[in-house]
Amino acid sequence: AVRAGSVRGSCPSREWSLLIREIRTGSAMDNSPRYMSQEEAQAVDEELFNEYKFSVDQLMELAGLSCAVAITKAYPVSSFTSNFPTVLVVCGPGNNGGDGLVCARHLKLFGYLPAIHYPKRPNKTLFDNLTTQCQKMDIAFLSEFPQEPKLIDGAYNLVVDAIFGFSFKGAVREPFGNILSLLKRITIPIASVDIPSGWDVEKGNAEGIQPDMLISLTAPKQSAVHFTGRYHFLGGRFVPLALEKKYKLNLPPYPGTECVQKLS
Ligand SMILES: NC(=O)C1=CN([C@@H]2O[C@H](COP(=O)(O)OP(=O)(O)OC[C@H]3O[C@@H](n4cnc5c(N)ncnc54)[C@H](OP(=O)(O)O)[C@@H]3O)[C@@H](O)[C@H]2O)[C@@H](O)CC1
Ligand SMILES: [K+]
Repeated sequence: AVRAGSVRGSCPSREWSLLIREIRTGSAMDNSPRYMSQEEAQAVDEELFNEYKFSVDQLMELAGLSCAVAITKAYPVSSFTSNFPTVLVVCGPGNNGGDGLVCARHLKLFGYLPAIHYPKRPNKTLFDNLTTQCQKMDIAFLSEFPQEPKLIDGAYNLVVDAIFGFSFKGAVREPFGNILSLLKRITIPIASVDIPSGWDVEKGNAEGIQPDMLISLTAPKQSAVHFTGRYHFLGGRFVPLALEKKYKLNLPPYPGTECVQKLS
């Protein structure tokens, strides 16, 4: 954000008050996106589907691809020390989990060796189809979650956290409590899809997992201010300009034809 004091000297008074208003409304002229509340994230979600008539499949495909591209930029296969570029993708019971299935499929096409743990599945055609697509590409599904952190560290180079997104609420229900407590004890990096799972969407969670990467989809949520990892990417390049303006998302322009951009 532009520090108020920094422009006083060079700014005629009218523009000065405009700038203050812009900073207050979060539509500051600088290039950092505004961080959304949980309510706004759900409202944008609704509007994309109900007003703009996007289908869940369409946005999930773009979101999952964004995640796979961001991961490939931050953790190229060549950066892995082990012989096999294995990645463990943990999928939750909602659309965040769906993003994880799409991400796993694209990572496979990008030359990684993903394995998926998908303990709770919605009884919906979309998720059955996403699962079949992965199975048909020889992506392994782990029926049990490894109960030893060092087993995860030894078998994988990266964990993709696609457990919960912006609809997470309240105390974590099993089997995700067990999974998140194990993820807190591994040493390999975690890349979180949209929200670090187990974090309050707005307040974060100092006791929760601390991912090395966060891919914020559509726009960052308020909990992202508590993210301290090395890579914060923005993905989900599908927001119509009118919607961006309505919610004052102030999204930085994506470079060229990129589907992601690094925020920090
Ligand atoms: N909108 C967009 O632009 C796009 C959105 N996209 C993606 O969708 C995500 C939002 O998806 P979402 O709404 O399905 O919710 P999500 O966060 O996956 O979790 C809901 C599930 O978790 C469960 N659950 C909740 N709390 C729990 C707890 N404490 N303990 C245990 N379980 C708990 C809850 O169960 P329930 O409470 O219903 O029993 C429900 O099954 C968003 O973050 C982004 O990744 C992209 O695909 C495309 C573009
Ligand atoms: K997540």
